[in-house]
Amino acid sequence: MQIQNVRNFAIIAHIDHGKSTLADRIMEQTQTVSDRESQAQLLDDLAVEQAHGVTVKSRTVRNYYTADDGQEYEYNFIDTPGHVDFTYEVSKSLAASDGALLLVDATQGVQAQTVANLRLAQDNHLTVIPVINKIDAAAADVERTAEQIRSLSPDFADVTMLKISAKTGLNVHDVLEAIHTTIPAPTGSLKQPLKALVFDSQYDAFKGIIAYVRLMDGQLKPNDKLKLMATDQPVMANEIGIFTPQRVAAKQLVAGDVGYVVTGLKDPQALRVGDTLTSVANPTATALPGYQPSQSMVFAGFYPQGDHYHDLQLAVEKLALNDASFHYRPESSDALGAGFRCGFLGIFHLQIIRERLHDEYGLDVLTTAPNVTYRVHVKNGDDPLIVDNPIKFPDYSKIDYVEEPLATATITTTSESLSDVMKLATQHKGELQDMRNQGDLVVLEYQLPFAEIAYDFFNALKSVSHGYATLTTELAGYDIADVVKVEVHVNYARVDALSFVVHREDAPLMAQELVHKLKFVIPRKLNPMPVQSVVEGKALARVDVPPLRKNAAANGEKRSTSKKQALLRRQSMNKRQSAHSDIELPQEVFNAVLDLEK
Ligand SMILES: Nc1nc2c(ncn2[C@@H]2O[C@H](COP(=O)(O)OP(=O)(O)OP(=O)(O)O)[C@@H](O)[C@H]2O)c(=O)[nH]1
Repeated sequence: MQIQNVRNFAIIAHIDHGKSTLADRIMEQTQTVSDRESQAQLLDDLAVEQAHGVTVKSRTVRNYYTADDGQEYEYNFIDTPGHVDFTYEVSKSLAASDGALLLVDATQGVQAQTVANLRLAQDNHLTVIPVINKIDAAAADVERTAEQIRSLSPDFADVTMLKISAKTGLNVHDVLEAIHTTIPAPTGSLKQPLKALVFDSQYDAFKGIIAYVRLMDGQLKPNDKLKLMATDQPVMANEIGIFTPQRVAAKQLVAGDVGYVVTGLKDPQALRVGDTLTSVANPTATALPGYQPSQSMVFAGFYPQGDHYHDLQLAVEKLALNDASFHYRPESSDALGAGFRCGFLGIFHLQIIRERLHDEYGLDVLTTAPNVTYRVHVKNGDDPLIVDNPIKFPDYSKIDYVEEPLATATITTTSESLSDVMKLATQHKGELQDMRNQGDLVVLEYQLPFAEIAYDFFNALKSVSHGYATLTTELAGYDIADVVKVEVHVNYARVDALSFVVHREDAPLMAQELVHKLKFVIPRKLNPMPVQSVVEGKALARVDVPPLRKNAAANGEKRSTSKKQALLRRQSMNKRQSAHSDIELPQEVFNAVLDLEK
């Protein structure tokens, strides 16, 4: 295939606007897949994706399209996730593309993620083709959606809007035509030394690490001797190929192509997404710019259940290879032993990683309550301590002041839900910065502590707005906050893994609520166990977990006083002896912290 007949593009959109459906239709109309295969959505094949009905990973597919001009084109497209927690995944895909289809659902119009993804595409200098989808739906307002799209960018002022139904296939042909007439062919030269961007990767149980590459210059053949430029890691191209969407081996990849390289590397740490692959014999002079590493916003501890530390280690290493925005490092807790402190882009991301560990590696992990990163300034200290684990939060007597991360949250909502949405934001300590109309929608900009949105804000927002409000967040620096650590003591011993950090004003209520929840989920012992929430050395709340057996001394059974006293003595002996936390902590205990109303 001549390079001028190749097109590399991504499909970007707000969540649920129909990307995966359009991707399936394109594959169908280019006969990339057989009819039988196209019955099910082909691309969202991870179990988590099917369970939640959303795309989590980007997918790459090569299609051949015979255009109306009689020529055959090679279309490499990348289907990308829509949820705000996966923006990093989107930006990686865009760096491997030359153009993008910006899909907008005509029943919803332009939404927050539409705008954010368009900005990413423009930052990557891509040619963007706007496409209005779902025109078959009764609630579609095609003209209003077209107006909204035009007002997004001067580039769209006079474009002919493509109006399609990805579901029925109506006008999808126009999209296929627009791709080769509008999106430029890749630039790059076959004669230059090999320069390939590693934009994704995957761990295969048999083949080891598979790098997903976009060739910028040069060519690649099986058994070529290669190297990764950032680490000087040698790589043997054991097999190369393309995505159809399954991997299919090929004899060569050339400048402009998107494909894969089976690297033979077995150590999941050996390859970093964003690196440049070049040839050993004739290396390129400069590496590609690569990606900014993603910044984790939410942290939580993952601990193996039972004796599976090593399995968990292998699983997180492999997952991190497949998801460059997931970070981890070893940590240990008195209560839970050895585990990992993991960093995520948001709570939904955390949930997805947990489910992938379960689905793809058969591992159920204990997850501690998530938290954000605090900057703790200790008395007489120079630099602030960066604390992403409540266990490491210094003793209150040593703290001078603490800073917490703030978020700018842009919420787009309907005017009907406006007052409920504003109430919710205020409850979460949001300060309104800006409010404007966008068509019939209202766009609100709030500044609020990141911790307030890290937990359940997104779900609460969906619920008060009946599903209509959307949210994008951006880190807006750090500011001083009056926060305290809440510790949990079970049977007079601190259980470190249950500690969490909150605003002082929320601590008393949360402390109360927590102990009452814990009463029912902490596994019972033979003697009653006090559970206390302790803040700055003072117990704010206490309940007793009832004993497994009846407390004979207290329940009015007919016994002699001396027998009762003997029993009480024994029980208090037990209590003192077991004043350490040898209790097992099931996931429900951590859920009690997780579910606290904030
Ligand atoms: N009526 C109608 N429904 C559509 C059309 N295209 C997609 N849908 C439906 O919209 C829903 C979302 O479609 P998806 O293709 O999964 O959306 P997506 O953008 O890939 O979603 P994420 O991957 O989660 O971001 C599905 O229920 C589709 O059946 C269309 O043209 N018309």
